[in-house]
Amino acid sequence: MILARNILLVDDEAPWLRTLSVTLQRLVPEAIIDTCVDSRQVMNRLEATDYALVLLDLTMPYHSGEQLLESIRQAQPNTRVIIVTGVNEVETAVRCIKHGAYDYFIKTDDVADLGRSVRRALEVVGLERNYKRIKDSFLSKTLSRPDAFSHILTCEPAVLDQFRYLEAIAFSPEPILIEGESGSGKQAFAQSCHLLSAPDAPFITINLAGISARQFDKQLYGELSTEPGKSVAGAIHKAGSGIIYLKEIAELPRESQAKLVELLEQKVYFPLGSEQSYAVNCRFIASTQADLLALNKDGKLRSDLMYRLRGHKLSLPPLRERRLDISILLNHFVQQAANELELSPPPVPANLATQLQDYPFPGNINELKAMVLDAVSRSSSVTLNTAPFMQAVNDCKDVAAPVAKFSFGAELPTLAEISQALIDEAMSRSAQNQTAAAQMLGISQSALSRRLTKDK
Ligand SMILES: Nc1ncnc2c1ncn2[C@@H]1O[C@H](COP(=O)(O)OP(=O)(O)OP(=O)(O)O)[C@@H](O)[C@H]1O
Repeated sequence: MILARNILLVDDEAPWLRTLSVTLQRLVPEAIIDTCVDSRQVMNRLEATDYALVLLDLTMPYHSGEQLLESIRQAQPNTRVIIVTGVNEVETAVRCIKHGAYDYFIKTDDVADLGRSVRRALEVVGLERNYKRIKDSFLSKTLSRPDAFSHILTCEPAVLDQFRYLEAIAFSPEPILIEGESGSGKQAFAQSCHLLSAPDAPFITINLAGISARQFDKQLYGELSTEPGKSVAGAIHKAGSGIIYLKEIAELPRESQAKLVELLEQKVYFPLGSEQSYAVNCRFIASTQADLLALNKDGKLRSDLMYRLRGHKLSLPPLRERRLDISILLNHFVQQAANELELSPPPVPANLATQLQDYPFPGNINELKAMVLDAVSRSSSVTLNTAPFMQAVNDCKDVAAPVAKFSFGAELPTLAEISQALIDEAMSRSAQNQTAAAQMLGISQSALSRRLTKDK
């Protein structure tokens, strides 16, 4: 939940201001509350501090609440105003709402209702501010913090766009989802977000591949035990105001999904074995290789979790769609591998990147990195050993080549049955297009047509 915090309470009765301030602080503990007893100072106070919300009395000396409402809406249109007054008149209330008041309360109204309205107004202002920051940042063509991306090498426009988007949303309290094939750089982007938003706080990874609901709950929420030394601190506690990276979110057991949604919404959690709630201060980044929409359709992923996670979504293209990057990544990983192996970096053959242009890199950047490490470890200092690359390219060609093998059971089908099955398959694959089906079967369209008519 996004909450702007600063509230100004305006009323000429100092004791009432004190009471209201204490009550509101109890109802909305995150709020930062200031008070003002002199209506003449309100506009100056608003200029000096960025208030999200003003609670305004109507009957005051010097400037009436209605006059102030108009001035505030003109000068600070992003600040919301709630009227809290002793005047119980429907016409006044209607007039105030018409002139832009967010809500209207009588001092004798239930204070819990006022608390709820204040919270809603703060959320609205918070969402507006968040949206504006994201828009401004995304529209600007330059990065303000390029250093946060220095470990991600790329010259592909699609990836550079993701840098700007991540920079724009890095401070949003909503979770971030990073989609991409294995080894496409999801964790590297999560680390950039950490560098941008909370570099001094921890970054904790929880890998959800094959995890049970109980293991997940224990790792995330921790467990309180009455036995000494048996309590376990959870990742939320350890992360503080840092980041928790939920790797492979699609594998989260269904039993744990509803609880995670509640945590993301309420921003509180209960450690296992505890009735007491604790505040969540960290941010969540989730990654997935799987198609969440398809999992949702199959009933494996709750809709509320999916929509909650997809609020901010980055999609990383696979390496086969980032051909421009192959050459820089090759050189970078050669240098990195040589450092690791304490060798001097062997020169990369000029045509190697071109030879890899059609290779699909199913393991993406991880695969390229591993190939380079293998190649460097087999190289002399004169040139890079290209055998691991060529091996992968050739293996891929072998797999792609058609395999002309059929397997039959103990009893062979007749020639007529086989040819009928082939024709049916070709017609089905070509969506009943005779020309395309004939091409697949290696016969003329008229020959196919004759066979089809004969069958009727
Ligand atoms: N653009 C890049 N430039 C340099 N190194 C990169 C780049 N992208 C990723 N890497 C490196 O490639 C490796 C794989 O990246 P990463 O672990 O972020 O991928 P991933 O998508 O999270 O993988 P997986 O889904 O398998 O966990 C890491 O060592 C990472 O540092």
